[in-house]
Amino acid sequence: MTRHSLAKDKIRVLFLEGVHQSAVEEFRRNGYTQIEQLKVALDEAELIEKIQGVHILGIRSRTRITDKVLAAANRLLTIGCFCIGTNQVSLNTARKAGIPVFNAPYSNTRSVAELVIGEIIMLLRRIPEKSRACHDGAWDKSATNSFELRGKTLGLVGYGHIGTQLSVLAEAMGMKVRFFDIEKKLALGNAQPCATLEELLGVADVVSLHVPSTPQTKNMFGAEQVKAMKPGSYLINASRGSVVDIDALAQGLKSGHLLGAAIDVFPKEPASNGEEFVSPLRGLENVILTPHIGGSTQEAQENIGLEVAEKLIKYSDNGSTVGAVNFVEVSLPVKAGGTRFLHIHSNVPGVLRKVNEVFSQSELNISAQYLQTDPEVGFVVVDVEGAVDETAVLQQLQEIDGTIRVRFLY
Ligand SMILES: NC(=O)c1ccc[n+]([C@@H]2O[C@H](COP(=O)([O-])OP(=O)(O)OC[C@H]3O[C@@H](n4cnc5c(N)ncnc54)[C@H](O)[C@@H]3O)[C@@H](O)[C@H]2O)c1
Ligand SMILES: O=C(O)[C@H](O)COP(=O)(O)O
Repeated sequence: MTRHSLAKDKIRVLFLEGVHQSAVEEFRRNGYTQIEQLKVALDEAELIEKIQGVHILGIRSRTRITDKVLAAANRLLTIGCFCIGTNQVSLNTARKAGIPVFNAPYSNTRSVAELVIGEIIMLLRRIPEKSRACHDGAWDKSATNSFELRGKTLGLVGYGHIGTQLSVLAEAMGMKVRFFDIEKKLALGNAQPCATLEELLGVADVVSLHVPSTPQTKNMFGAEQVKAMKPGSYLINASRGSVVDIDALAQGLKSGHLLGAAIDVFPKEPASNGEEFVSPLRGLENVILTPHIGGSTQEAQENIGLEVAEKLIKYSDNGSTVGAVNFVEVSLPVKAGGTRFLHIHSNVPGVLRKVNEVFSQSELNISAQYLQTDPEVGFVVVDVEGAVDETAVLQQLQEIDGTIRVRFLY
């Protein structure tokens, strides 16, 4: 069995926001014992305190990993986002601090797509208000403003993992599909691209948003876009709360221009269950409001737990950064025997030469070397053979100008 420099029972793992048990089990299976689980997200001040001494941090979409949190993280090796979105992490700062961030880009996409299909049917049949009326003892049988989805046009904004799955499901149910994406995308089935968002808004009966949170998508859907939607159409947002100007949407619904909406994500979401949810959409007719549960199914959470845990463990045990969203990707074989060092440095000329000098001056034979760089950060993994004075090598590597962090792995 490989002897790791830092014994696994010394590596502290902290999971926030109810990360699924599958992640905990995967860590335990791999020999990690110091695992703390919290159900809640922590705010910046709480996290600054809690992160001291933590080596591996697991979060979901609610915990903000700010520059201040990263500055306080005195032992942090890596972060796992047990979700798709990574906009909650200050990725650039983490990268420059030599902290790879991993996520699960696929595991909950089907859950979101299924929810949206269900919502389209519910909205087109005005089920939210009919159900509410029945619960209140009213009997309001009417076909007014109730429609089949067959033959209607679904407009997808963002044709990535979720958008494309929706495309296939919606077509199977008889919808026409149009999409708008800033990247050129392969159209599945009979789906047709739109050249602009405006074009899409002019033809879609239901618009569903599936873009990431970026500076470009911030408030990309405001009063102008609501107005450009077809009269009597519907808006669905299960992407990020920053994408839609919620006041403009409320106005569009109150005026009757839109016949309904299903919103899962909000500009301001309660930090924990139990905190009041405040939104101008509350109480509006034919509006489905859900508490950011697009990806919250048992299947998705279990798969995400496993997927992200595997990536974190691979990095911690082996140095592999495959799947990192903010870091150069290095895929590494697990070596039986030998010694492995990781050196993360500023990408300036001469660092690699100095790294190699450390090994040659110590008369150590380098059996393999893996290097990847981005314009600012370089990551080199060095496998050496023979008897090694790890402490001396580590110290010399640390002294090289431009070194961000060094690890002796095993
Ligand atoms: N509600 C939830 O619980 C939940 C669950 C999973 C994902 N999400 C959100 O959904 C988003 C989409 O997920 P995905 O897996 O489909 O991501 P993805 O990266 O596979 O696809 C996003 C697509 O949006 C496109 N895009 C980016 N900026 C755009 C713009 N300005 N205009 C048009 N298109 C643009 C990209 O080119 C890409 O094709 C995630 O980033 C995440 O924030 C929410
Ligand atoms: O980014 C995501 O995958 C979704 O927003 C889901 O996030 P959650 O795990 O916090 O529900």
